[in-house]
This record gives sequence, structure tokens and C-alpha cells, in this order.
Amino acid sequence: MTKTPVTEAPCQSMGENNHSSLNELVEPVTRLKHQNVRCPTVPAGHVTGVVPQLVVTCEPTPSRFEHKTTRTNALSFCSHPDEESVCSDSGIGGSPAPSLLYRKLSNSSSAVLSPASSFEECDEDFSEPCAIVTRNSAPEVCSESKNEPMKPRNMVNSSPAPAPLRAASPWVQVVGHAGNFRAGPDGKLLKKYCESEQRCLQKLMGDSLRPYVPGYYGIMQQDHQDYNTMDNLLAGFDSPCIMDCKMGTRTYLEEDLRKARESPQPRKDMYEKMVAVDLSAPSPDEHAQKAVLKTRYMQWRESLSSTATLGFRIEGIQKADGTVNTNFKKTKCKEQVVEALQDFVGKSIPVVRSYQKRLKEMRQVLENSDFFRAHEVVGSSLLFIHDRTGKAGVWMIDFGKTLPLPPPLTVDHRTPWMEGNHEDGYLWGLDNFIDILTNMLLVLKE
Ligand SMILES: Nc1ncnc2c1ncn2[C@@H]1O[C@H](COP(=O)(O)OP(=O)(O)OP(=O)(O)O)[C@@H](O)[C@H]1O
Ligand SMILES: O=P(O)(O)O[C@@H]1[C@H](O)[C@H](O)[C@@H](OP(=O)(O)O)[C@H](OP(=O)(O)O)[C@H]1O
Repeated sequence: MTKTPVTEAPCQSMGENNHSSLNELVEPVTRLKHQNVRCPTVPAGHVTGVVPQLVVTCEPTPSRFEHKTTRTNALSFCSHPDEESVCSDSGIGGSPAPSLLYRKLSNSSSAVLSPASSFEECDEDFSEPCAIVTRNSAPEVCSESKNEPMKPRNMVNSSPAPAPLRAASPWVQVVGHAGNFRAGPDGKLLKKYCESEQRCLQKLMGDSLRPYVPGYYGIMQQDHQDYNTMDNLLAGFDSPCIMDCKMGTRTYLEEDLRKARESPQPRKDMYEKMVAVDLSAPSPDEHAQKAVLKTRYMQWRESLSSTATLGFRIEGIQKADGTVNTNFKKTKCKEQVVEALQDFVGKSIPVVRSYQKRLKEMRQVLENSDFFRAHEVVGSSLLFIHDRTGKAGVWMIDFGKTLPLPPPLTVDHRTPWMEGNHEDGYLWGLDNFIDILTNMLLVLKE
């Protein structure tokens, strides 16, 4: 079997890579047949429907910011406490913990956590060789040499100072699809393979945005499933507080709208999620069918939350003590968002200042990024992480619905969306986020 080189994510200022366990390589063509692109599946029992008009409401909701918290369930596994990890510019240093923590997530951010017994456990011995392969290799960023990570062009290194990481750092998934992640070798994180995400991560390794995304190391196969291998951003943090914020004013692709028109597939699960929050939300037709289209459900989620009004929404927060709150579906007006953010940062001025600084830097880089202007960035999140030592960082994650625009089309990420212009409101949301943090600082200093 022909072997292809492992993709080395660029590791600026981090010393040498050590991918000793990633030495078994598989020919890309052979492995294409194993592709398992995660695409939203349509559950049984669908009925047909029409694509509704976009409805955006901007009035603040009277509902209070609710605090339903859940204590994180934890499992320890895959511990290699004696191994030194590979370099990473995603970590910020700190105390490595010898275990990985997994919390079982539901498919819905509103659902109750499942028992720990249903967690996906990892029992691999990563001292054994693992298969890793890259597709659509980008020669300008992939180094052939394991020990000479290549620096991408236009590198802007404004990441917080990285520190050596241990092989296995604690990891928790705050929100997102259950079962999408597992532990990888050398403390890396494996996310179920998604072709569009892989393409983005690979391109991002050569973009000025590189310091603002997890390092990407190619595709790895485990148990006949392909995974994208990336840095665990939690590495180096000590009992971190984590927040996932979904960016942009639109959470579905233009392509999804087209598909919904051509072949509408109303979903019963989304109807159920909708009525669980607001019985009066579905239309009479939708009630009759007991199903709603995904685009309609996503639009409803946007207008219910701050996505429509602020261009971002809080998806979930995990505090240092392990408590998790994913009950932000109705966190819509600025005051509610500020209340949630203040709770997240523990009213710490240095933490807010760090986040504000990082977001301002990120905005500047985003405004000049070749990747960013040429992609519709939908459903992507900012992952905020800080800990009691004062370390704080923010990274862009989740590029499953980030698509290249048909050339020569570009977007500025601030112009309001109209079907066809592919605008996503990402930078408008970031502007609002920065303004909110700036105001928070003023209030906290009073
Ligand atoms: N590189 C990373 N390092 C650390 N944690 C991560 C990383 N990537 C993702 N996570 C964790 O996993 C969660 C879900 O990530 P992500 O949004 O990529 O998953 P998803 O299943 O695609 O989500 P969605 O349901 O929005 O499509 C994040 O909120 C975060 O807690
Ligand atoms: O947060 P909620 O209310 O549970 O809604 C989910 C959320 O919007 C996810 O982002 C979306 O996945 P994608 O971003 O990947 O589309 C998922 O669609 P899905 O059920 O089709 O996976 C929705 O069910």
C-alpha cells in the first residue's frame, strides 16, 4: 500500500512535533470508500411541506435568563500521563490532567443529559500505530518532515503563549452532536469526518486565521470510521470554564433552502423540539403534520435567540466546577446575554479584557483573511476557554457548514443576508460581541 505523509499542522513557537504513534499511513484513494460524511439525516415518517418565509422578530423577549444547570458526568480513560505531547499552538499551557472527560450529549441542546453509562468510551491503546491519511492535500502547508512543521504564509501569531502539553488532556464536549468526537493519539481530538470541514481546516492551516483555529493533522481511521484529527483546545487549561457561541445571523445554508424547496422533508423531531419550547410556535399546517422543515426550525431558533438580533448566540456553558448550562434557546436580548456572560466570566475584569483583546485581534485578521472572504461561514462557533489561573483564549470551531463561494463572489460578513448574496452576518455578530464585552468592562470597573 502506498503511504502518504501525515499532515503536520503548523506549530509556530512550539518546538518539535512528535507523532510517533501516527506512523501507519493509508493510501487516500483506498480510504475514500470509507468516507462517512456526517450530513443531517432525515428521520422516518417525514411528510411534505412548503418552505416558509424567513420570519425575524427583534423585540426583546420577556422571558428571564434561565439557569438550569447539570453537573458534568465524567469518565476517565485513555490516559498516557507520562508521554509528552506534540506541539500545539492551540494550547495555552497549564496543568495537564491525566484523564479525559466525556459527557454524553443529546442530539438536542435542550434535552436532558443521558446517563454516564451511555458515554462513548475510548479503550484504544494509542501506543499502537494508527492509520492517518490526508486527502486534498495542500502542499503549501504540509510538511514532509515530521520534525519540521511548516509555517503557513501570512502567519499572524497572536495566540496566547503555548506551553508543552501532555499526551492526554481533559476534554469535554459542551454542545453539538452526540458521538461526534473521540480521543485521539498524543492528546489530539478526533471529530467524525466531514468533507467540507476537512477542506476548511486544511485551507485554514495556510491562512492568516491559523492561530484562531485548532491545529489540523489530517484524517485518521478508527473502527472503520474516518475522523478529522485536531488539537484539543482545552489542553493546558486547568479546570476550564468553556463557552460555545454560534456565530452569524443565519444557521442554515442557502443550499439547504434550495434543497428544502426542491424536496421538502418536514421533520417530526424538530416539530417536537419546537413544541417543547413553545406550543404555539408551529403553524396550523405544521401542527397538523406534526413536522416542520429544518430550515423553518432553524429560522425559528434564530428568531427565538440572539442570533437574529445580535448575530451570535450562546449555545452552552460549562463552569469550572463541571456544571453545564445549555438552556439558552430563549436568551435573546442584550441584557440576557450580558447576564449569561457575566456568570460565565465570574465578573472577572482580566478575563473579560483578555476575551475582548482576543476578539479584536481576531476581527482584524478575519477582515483580511483570504479564506474568510471566500467562504459562507454558517453554524460555526467561537469556543471561549479560561481558567482560574487567568489563561483565556478564543478559537473558531465547527466548519461543517462552511462552504467556498462560487468565484468570484466574496462576502463581507456584515451586509444583511438576502438569498443569493451568501452573507452570514459573522462579523456583525463579532462587532456586537466586542461591544458587549467593552460595555461589560465599563460596568465592572465602576
Ligand atoms: N478542537 C476542540 N477542542 C476542544 N473542544 C472542542 C473542539 N472542537 C469541539 N469541541 C467541543 O465540542 C463541542 C461541539 O463542537 P462542534 O460544534 O465542532 O460539534 P458539532 O457536533 O459539529 O456541533 P453542531 O451540532 O453545532 O453541528 C464544542 O462546544 C466544544 O465543547
Ligand atoms: O440546537 P438544536 O435546537 O437541538 O438544533 C440543532 C442545531 O441547530 C444544530 O446546529 C443542527 O445541526 P447542523 O448545524 O449540523 O445542521 C441540528 O440539525 P440536525 O438535527 O439536522 O443535525 C439541529 O437539530
